[in-house]
Amino acid sequence: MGTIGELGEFGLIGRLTRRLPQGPAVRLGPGDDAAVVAAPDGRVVATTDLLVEGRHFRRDWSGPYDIGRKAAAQNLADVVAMGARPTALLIGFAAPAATGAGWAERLYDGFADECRAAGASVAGGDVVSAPQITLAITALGDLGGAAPLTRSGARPGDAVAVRGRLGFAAAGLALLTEGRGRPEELIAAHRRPEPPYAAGDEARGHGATALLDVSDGLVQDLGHIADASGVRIEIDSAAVPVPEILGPDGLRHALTGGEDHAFAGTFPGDVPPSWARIGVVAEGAGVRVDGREPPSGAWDHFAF
Ligand SMILES: Nc1ncnc2c1ncn2[C@@H]1O[C@H](COP(=O)(O)OP(=O)(O)O)[C@@H](O)[C@H]1O
Ligand SMILES: Cc1ncc(C[n+]2csc(CCOP(=O)(O)OP(=O)(O)O)c2C)c(N)n1
Ligand SMILES: [Mg+2]
Ligand SMILES: [Mg+2]
Ligand SMILES: [Mg+2]
Repeated sequence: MGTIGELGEFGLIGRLTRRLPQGPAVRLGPGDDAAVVAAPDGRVVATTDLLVEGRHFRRDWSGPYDIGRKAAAQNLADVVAMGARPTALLIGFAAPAATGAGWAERLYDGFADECRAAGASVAGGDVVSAPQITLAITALGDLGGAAPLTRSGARPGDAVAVRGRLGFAAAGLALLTEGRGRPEELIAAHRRPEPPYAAGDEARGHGATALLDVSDGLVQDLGHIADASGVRIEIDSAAVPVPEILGPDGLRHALTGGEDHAFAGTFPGDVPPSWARIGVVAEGAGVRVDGREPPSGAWDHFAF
């Protein structure tokens, strides 16, 4: 099948875009100077995340299909975390010319399938050659006329709840770092997060006052809600879901591990079914776990 260098820029674009799903919001997709994406609400939710080989993924740990799914999921989850429905992705793809064309096609199959899971499609992108694989992805979303769910609306007395897996990707990364390949479920969670995309609608349906996706670590990310809302968040560690499979460091992984793209929100009344209530919002500042300073260790790009 050859390399992407042999295909050339426009050959590669043709090969890749052929694999992408059609989506209702993308009125004009790849092929012109820019795409046209419907924004019925008049406001567009927009977010961007970069993924860099060696930092976010390793090609000896993850295949192209999972890398594509993960890169799309990381961006689509941010749209859902605003209480919006994902509509379109724009994909910047930088790779060495010697990259296999089949590798790039599998990457795009991953983008395509994750977009299908979230109801979005790919509106366009860019390709360049570079020494290292880098994915620069922008996701757009539609609020459907509703107000965005921000980080700043939590109020004392609200319940704090999470939806989705915590600590799985971090436990999988720890295993890979130690050169271990089991449990397979944890390795798979590192390779491919499964954000529960329905969480945005569920949170909105229960009057969420704040919402975000957990990318860097539960405690650190809840800290963003605490800061933006001017409140303290108190977590009860016994209420944090820590399945047996996470092993002896399960609670630490659940509190500090990111990349599962679970959703964490605050609710003035009941929390939605299938969310776990893990704490309360109080007056004050910062995050406390069982009344104490929480463990450190969340992801910071310039600390690792
Ligand atoms: N280079 C940058 N220029 C402008 N804004 C940025 C930049 N990097 C991050 N931000 C903004 O800072 C906020 C926090 O970023 P980040 O922690 O990456 O959020 P998330 O974890 O949801 O992806 C976001 O609103 C993001 O748009
Ligand atoms: C090879 C490798 N090393 C380390 C990690 C761990 N890691 C990389 S980025 C990250 C945090 C999430 O990524 P980020 O770029 O901060 O996304 P955002 O918070 O902007 O959504 C973590 C835990 C990884 N996924 N792969
Ligand atoms: Mg980001
Ligand atoms: Mg986020
Ligand atoms: Mg981050």
